[in-house]
Amino acid sequence: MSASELILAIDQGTTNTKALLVSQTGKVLHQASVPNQVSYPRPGWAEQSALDLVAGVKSVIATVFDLAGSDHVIAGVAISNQRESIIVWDASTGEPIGPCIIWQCRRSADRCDALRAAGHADLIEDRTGLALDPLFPAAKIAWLLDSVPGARVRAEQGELRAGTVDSWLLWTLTDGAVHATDHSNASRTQLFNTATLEWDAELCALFDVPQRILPQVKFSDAHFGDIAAGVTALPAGTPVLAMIGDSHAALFGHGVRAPGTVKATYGTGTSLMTLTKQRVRSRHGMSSTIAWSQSCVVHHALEGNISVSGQAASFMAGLLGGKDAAALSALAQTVPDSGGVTFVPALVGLGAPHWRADARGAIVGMSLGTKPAHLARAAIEAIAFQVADVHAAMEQDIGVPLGELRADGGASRNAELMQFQSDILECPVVTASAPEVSAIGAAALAYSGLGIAVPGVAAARTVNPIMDAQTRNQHRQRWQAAIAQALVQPTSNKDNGGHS
Ligand SMILES: O=P(O)(O)OC[C@H](O)CO
Repeated sequence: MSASELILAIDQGTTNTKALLVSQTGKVLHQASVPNQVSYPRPGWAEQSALDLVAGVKSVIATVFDLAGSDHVIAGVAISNQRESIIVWDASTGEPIGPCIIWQCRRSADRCDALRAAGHADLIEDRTGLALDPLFPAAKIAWLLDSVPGARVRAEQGELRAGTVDSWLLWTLTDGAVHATDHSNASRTQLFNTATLEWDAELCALFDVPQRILPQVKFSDAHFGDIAAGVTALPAGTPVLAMIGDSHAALFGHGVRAPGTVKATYGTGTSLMTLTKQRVRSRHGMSSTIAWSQSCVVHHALEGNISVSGQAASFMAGLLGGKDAAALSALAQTVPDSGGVTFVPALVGLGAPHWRADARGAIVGMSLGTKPAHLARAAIEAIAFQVADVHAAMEQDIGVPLGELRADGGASRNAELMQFQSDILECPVVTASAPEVSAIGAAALAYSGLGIAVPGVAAARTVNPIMDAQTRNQHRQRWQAAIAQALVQPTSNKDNGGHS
C-alpha cells in the first residue's frame, strides 16, 4: 500500500455527521461536518430522519473527496456510528418504514416493563450483557413493526430489513447489496448473544422481532462490501473496510488493546469503556459488551453509558436563552461555584449505573441568590458528576482502582470541566490531542486489516486533582442528594408516550 492511499472515516453521530481523511499515521488531513436534526415528538421520544442521515453522510464524503483532490487515493471507508439507534426499511425500495428511532428514545419503555414484570430481565442481561432498558433497539424494532400498518406481516414475509445506523448506511452505500453489521453494534441491540456470537432466537421471540429481518454479523475489520456506482462521490468499488460503534472506536483510537485503561467519550451522552479479559457480568450497573472483533478475535469490554451529558450543556443554554454550550461554559466561568445549585440531567431517564427510565431531570438547591451563571455551572458540573458515578461503579466491577481517565470528544476540550472532572474523580484525566478519536479509531481498525498499525491518538495534557478532600466530599454529597431527588419524581403515563 503506498503512502498516498488513505482511509476515509465516517463518524455518524447523534448531533453531527463527519467525514475525515486519516493518514496511515493517524493524522487527520481533511475533514467535514454537518449538523443533524433530532425531533422530540412527545415527552421521552427522540427520532431522526433516516434519509437525512444518509444525505449528511453523502455530503461530508463529497466535501472530503473534493478536498483530497488528486493527491490522495481513498483506499477504503471506515464507519463509526451512534449506536442503539434503529431503522427498519423496505428491502426492495430501500425506503425506511418510519423514523430512525434513536438511542435516547423511551417509547418502548412499556414493552421493557412488561418483560421485566414477566421475569425475563435476568435472562436478557445474562445473554446480552445489557440491563433491560428502552435505550436498546430490541423493543424499538417491535414497536415499529406494531405501529406501522402492515409492517409486521411484511417483516414476517421477508420484505423488510432492520439495522443499526452502520447497517443502514452500508445498505444504502452498497445500493442494497449488503445487509450486515459488526459485532460491536450487534452487541448493543439486546438481541445478540455475546456468548454464542449469534442472534439469540429466544430473545428475538421474547421481544417479538423476526430474526430474518436482522443483518449478518461480521468481524469489525471485515471487508463489508463495496460502494456502489453513483451513490456517493467515491469511485464505485471503494471497499468498506471497518464498521464499529463510536464509543468502541474511541477506545480503539486511544490505542487501547489490553485491559487496564478506561476512557470517556464526551459526546451527546458520555460512554466510559474499558477492555476486559473475557466476557463478564457486571454487578454494578455496567453493560458487558463487545468492544470489537479484529483478526477473527472478539474482544469484550465493560461500559457505562450516560444518556445526556454534553447535551446537558446545550439544553441548559437553551433554557437560559444562550447561544450554545460554548456560551454556557463562558457564563459558568463567571462564578467560582454553582452556589449550591445541582442539576441532574435525567432528561431521558437515567442510564448507567442507575438504569431508571422513569427518572426525570431535577434542579435543586436554588435560592434568591441564584443567578443564570450558577445554573450554567451546575450543568457543566453534572457532566463530571455522572462520569464519576459510572467510574466508581466500574471500579467496583473491576475490583481494583482504575488509573487515569482518558478523555475524548467535544467537551474534553473544556479545560474547566476537565479540572472539575479530575477533582471529583480524584485521579488524573488525560485529554486526547485530537477530539475526533472515534473516527480515527475506525480508520485505525480499517488500516489494521490492511496490515498497517496506526498509533493511538497522543495525549494533549494530563490534568491532576487539586481540590481539597472536604470540598470534594461536599460536592459528592450534594450530587447524591440531587440524584435521590431525580429518582423519586413521579412519572405520568403521558411522559412514557401515553403507554401505561
Ligand atoms: O452521538 P454520540 O456520539 O453522542 O454517541 C451516541 C452513542 O453511541 C449512544 O450509545
